[in-house]
Amino acid sequence: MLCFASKYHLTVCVAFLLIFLGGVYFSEVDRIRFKSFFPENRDLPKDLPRICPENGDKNEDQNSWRITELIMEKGLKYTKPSVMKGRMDVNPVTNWNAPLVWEGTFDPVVIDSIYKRMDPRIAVIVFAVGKYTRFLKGFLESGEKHFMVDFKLTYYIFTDHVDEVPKIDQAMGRKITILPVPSATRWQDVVLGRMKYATIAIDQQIRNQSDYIFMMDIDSLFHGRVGAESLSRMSAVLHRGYYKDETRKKFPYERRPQSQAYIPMDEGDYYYSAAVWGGYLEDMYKLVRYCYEQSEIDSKNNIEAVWQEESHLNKYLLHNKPTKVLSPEYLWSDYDRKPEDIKVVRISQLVKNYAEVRPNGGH
Ligand SMILES: CC(=O)N[C@H]1[C@@H](OP(=O)(O)OP(=O)(O)OC[C@H]2O[C@@H](n3ccc(=O)[nH]c3=O)[C@H](O)[C@@H]2O)O[C@H](CO)[C@H](O)[C@@H]1O
Ligand SMILES: [Mn+2]
Repeated sequence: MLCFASKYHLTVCVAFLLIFLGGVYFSEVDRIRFKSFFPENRDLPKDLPRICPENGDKNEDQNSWRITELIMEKGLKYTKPSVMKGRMDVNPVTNWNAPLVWEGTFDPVVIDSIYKRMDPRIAVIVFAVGKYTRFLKGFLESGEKHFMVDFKLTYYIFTDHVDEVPKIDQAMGRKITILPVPSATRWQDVVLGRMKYATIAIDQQIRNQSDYIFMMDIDSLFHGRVGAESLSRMSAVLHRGYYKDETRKKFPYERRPQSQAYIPMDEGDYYYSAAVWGGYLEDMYKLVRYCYEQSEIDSKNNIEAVWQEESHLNKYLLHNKPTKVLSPEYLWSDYDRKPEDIKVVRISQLVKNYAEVRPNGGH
């Protein structure tokens, strides 16, 4: 992301950001109060920024967060891994040979040792628009207990109710940045708007501050460890509702050819959830922007994909395979009983009254 980083560019960017972010600063919270941050009709830049090549023109230190060499600290003590034993009840690998992450497929001691050396800066993008601000406290407080503990992490909270963002205790290196967005009259506009506003914010700000991005729903709680095992160039979570399906028949992909998100009945690997996804900043930027642009094309053609950005995300990941697939442990739901193969619920979607919490009701 620092492809273009000459000292001049960096100085200009830093100066611009300092002026821009100069609102009111509370001890542990950046509160950005410029209502003009997201002018309604702001155009997106015409060209995608160049994706940094693995060994681009940056020096080693700037690339240190990337997953290249898996170096573990010397003398670390941990349980010996077995070739013969492991999870036998679930498949821990995809057919493109990417890890499929379940409890029991990684050792937190080993994986933390490897990734903490890289010291990545992690951004979490969440939206809390309208009545969804009620979910912030639980999400943030449980996140501080379980999510990327001991890593540098910034929650970027996009909200129309800046004053309803709670103050919470955070460890060193972790903070909250608030970005104002307009209110909405349709929940569909919020879920799709996430793609537009995240694209703009990555361009304007987050690109200079983070190495990884997670996009997440706010109506969830962390119940167990979500750590370095979830990091990769592009990580996507299996939707809890369809992971056991042996055929593609029931996958709720967009099935209308008129939509950009269309997937024919005989194509597809898995059905991924849009409530948790993450990866390298530039890869995430490309995908978030893709979802936004595809939904704009749909809108011009008077169609909205059946599951909004989730449909576009699934279309993209069919042709651009994720480098890690996370089991439904990474997004379960309080609506559903925990089956035998889900050994740990790491994040769970809360039960909510859709009709009450959404501006235009809902399912
Ligand atoms: C678990 C899961 O698969 N979740 C997906 C699912 O529905 P969900 O039922 O989980 O959608 P939802 O109501 O949680 O909306 C998604 C997210 O948008 C934000 N929000 C939404 C409405 C609103 O008025 N204010 C607000 O802030 C908030 O962060 C929320 O968590 O389908 C949505 C698209 O249809 C998204 O793809 C969700 O990621
Ligand atoms: Mn949700």
